[in-house]
Order: sequence, then structure tokens, then C-alpha cells
Amino acid sequence: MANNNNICAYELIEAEAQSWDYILSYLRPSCIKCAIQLGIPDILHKNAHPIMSLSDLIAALPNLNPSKTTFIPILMRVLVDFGLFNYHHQQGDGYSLTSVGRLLVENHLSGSNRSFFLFAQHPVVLNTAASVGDWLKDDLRTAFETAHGKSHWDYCGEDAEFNGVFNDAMAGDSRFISNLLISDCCAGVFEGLTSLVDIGGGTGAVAMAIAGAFPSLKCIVLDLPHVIADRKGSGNLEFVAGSMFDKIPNANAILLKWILHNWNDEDCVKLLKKCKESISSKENGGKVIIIDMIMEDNCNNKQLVQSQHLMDLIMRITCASKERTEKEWEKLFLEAGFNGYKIITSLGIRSLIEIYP
Ligand SMILES: C[S@@+](CC[C@H](N)C(=O)[O-])C[C@H]1O[C@@H](n2cnc3c(N)ncnc32)[C@H](O)[C@@H]1O
Ligand SMILES: COc1cc(-c2oc3cc(O)cc(O)c3c(=O)c2O)cc(OC)c1O
Repeated sequence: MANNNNICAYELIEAEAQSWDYILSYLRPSCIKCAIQLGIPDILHKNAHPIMSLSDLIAALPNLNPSKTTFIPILMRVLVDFGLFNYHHQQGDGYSLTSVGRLLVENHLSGSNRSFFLFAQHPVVLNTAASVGDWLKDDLRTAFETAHGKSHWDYCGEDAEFNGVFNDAMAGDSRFISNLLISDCCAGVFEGLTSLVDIGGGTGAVAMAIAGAFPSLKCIVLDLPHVIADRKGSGNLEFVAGSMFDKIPNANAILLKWILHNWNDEDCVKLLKKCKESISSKENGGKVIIIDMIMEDNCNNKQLVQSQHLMDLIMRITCASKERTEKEWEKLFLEAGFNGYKIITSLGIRSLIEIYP
């Protein structure tokens, strides 16, 4: 049966069901934030038995008002739908963590992106996303400026609470990736190096892991003063406060993790040229190690491709920058005077690229 517009009833119902999913999907991150705030992933993780009954879970929630206990199975049902927890009906209404749910456990050994969930739900971030419509009508560079009147980096410098939430999100991601960086999958990237500067290295999570795994490699973290704050180095780890556009310490190699996607092509070329001046020659192991996204490098993984498209949108609205395809990366490297590059490995949504002087 077809209606006036030649759309059959079945198609219409399907389309409407999909639109309900879009309408309601804003609740997903709020429910996940709620689970994190209640400590549910941590409680399930610490439970002696892999499956925890609903009554034991409710009894273990420290901040739950007794009048709200009936809400917990409702919340758990949607979190099971999102794939964070398994529901075990046979074992009398029990729950366990899925591998995605495990990524929400605080200080989990394999790393965690719980702080990224909390960052993405921060009012400053939500207001940026809500301002995109207004930004399209004004002449400001980013929706972040439309919402908050200044750039993301200036805002971080003036709001200590938001600065902390952003740095924690980045540090969580860095701890997750550090385990891979010092494992066999990246063997050879840091071996033989004598010194490394992690530019925009945040609070130092990656540099700390590398310095620990390679005791003879001197690691320097360069970041803005409000990020470095009172961080103290020790042993082969040092913190330097300053702008990467002013002065970069000389070193064998430079690491740029999630840096270049924050900047437009002109600023990236400027920064890469400064990096080239600061590193050793190729014969002496000089290189720049980039951890960033390569758009459309995972075409067969639809979910990753969609996340990359969203991250590209985020970069445009927060930093007036973008995510890049391999061709766009190559163009930047050549313009900055580098002689070659190699994509070493793909680390999920991001890749590790080496570029050589
Ligand atoms: C997206 S974060 C990445 C942090 C870290 N590399 C990581 O992956 O966890 C970008 C970092 O660049 C730093 N940054 C921004 N502008 C900078 C500048 N002019 N000089 C040095 N660092 C800067 C920010 O403070 C922030 O720590
Ligand atoms: C991974 O590197 C960065 C991520 C982000 C970032 O920023 C936003 C901003 C926003 O308005 C909504 C969001 O959901 C997000 C994110 O999910 C997200 O990951 C920002 C960065 O620099 C400013 C990053 O380098």
C-alpha cells in the first residue's frame, strides 16, 4: 500500500521508529553520567562475583536515597540496552560489566574513558553544541566563542574547574593509549631515542608511561602554564610551561598527540616547521611522532567512521580546525619540509604516524 507520496506504510513506520531513536538518544550520555556518578561500574567491577544481583547492587549504592530504589532497575535496563552491562535473567536478575562498561571503571588497569563521558556532559561542552545554530548566523570563528565569548584554550586558562575536567578527559584517554604505546604493537617507535618532547602533553600521562618504560629516554612535557601548573618532574621526566608557538626544547624526537587536529593548516605548518628545527637529523633518529585521526582509514567499521565524522564536526565548532585524510596529512608534511612519513599502526579511532626530516 502506498500513500500520496509513494512511501509505503511500512517505510513510514520504520522512518518514524528511527526518528524516535534520534529524539530520545540525547538521554544516553546523561544516563551513563548518572551510572558513573552513582559508582555503578566501580561497584560491579569490585564485586567478588562477576554477576551482581539487583538487591546487592542497590544495597551497595552509597548515595542513593531509599525513596529512589525503584528507579535503579529502570536505569539498569536502559544501560543494558546501550551495551554497558549484561543482564542475567536466569541467575535471578543479575548484572555484569560488558567490555564497554569496563571502560567506565575508575583507574581501570587497561585504561578508562569515564572522564571523557563526564567532559562531554559538562555544561560548557553542552552549551557549545547547543550554540551551533546561532554560530551559523554570526561571524565568529567557532561555536565555542558564540557560546562562551572566548576560545577553548583561553576559557581553560580562566576557568580552573573546566580546565581540570578537560585535562582529566585527555589524561584518561592518554592512560588508555599509553598501555598500547609501550606494548609490542608500537615496539620500535621509542626504542633508541635519547630525548623526547611531548608537545601539548597535558598533565603528562603519556610521557609518564614512556619515561617509566624507557628509563634512559629523557621525556619533557611542554604545555601551557595553567595545564602544567605545579606539576613536578622526577628522574627522566620534566615539565616545561610555555607556548609551542614560541619555543620548543631541542630533542631527538617530538610527540604530538591530539594536537594537530586542534589547528588549521596554516598553524599546523608553522608548528611542524618549528618541530623540524628542534629535532635531530634523520640519521640520528630525528622524527616527529603524531597520534591523530586519519579520516576514512577504517571504512569497513561503520561505527568508527561515524565517530570520525562527529569528531571532525567537533573540531570545526570548537577550534575552527578539522580532522584530516591521509592526502591532507601528506600535504601538511610536505609543506612543512618533511621528507617522508610512515603510518605505523592504527589505534582504534586514531593512528600513529612518524614523519622524518
Ligand atoms: C587536545 S589536548 C591533548 C593533550 C595530550 N596531548 C593528550 O593527548 O592527552 C591539546 C593540548 O594542547 C595544549 N595546548 C594548546 N595550545 C598550546 C600552546 N600554544 N602551547 C602548548 N600547548 C598548547 C592544551 O593545553 C592541551 O593540553
Ligand atoms: C580528542 O581530542 C579532542 C576532543 C575534544 C572534544 O570536544 C568536544 C566539544 C563539544 O562541544 C562536545 C563534545 O562532545 C566534545 C567531545 O566529545 C570531544 O572529544 C576537544 C578537543 O580539543 C578542544 C580535542 O583535542
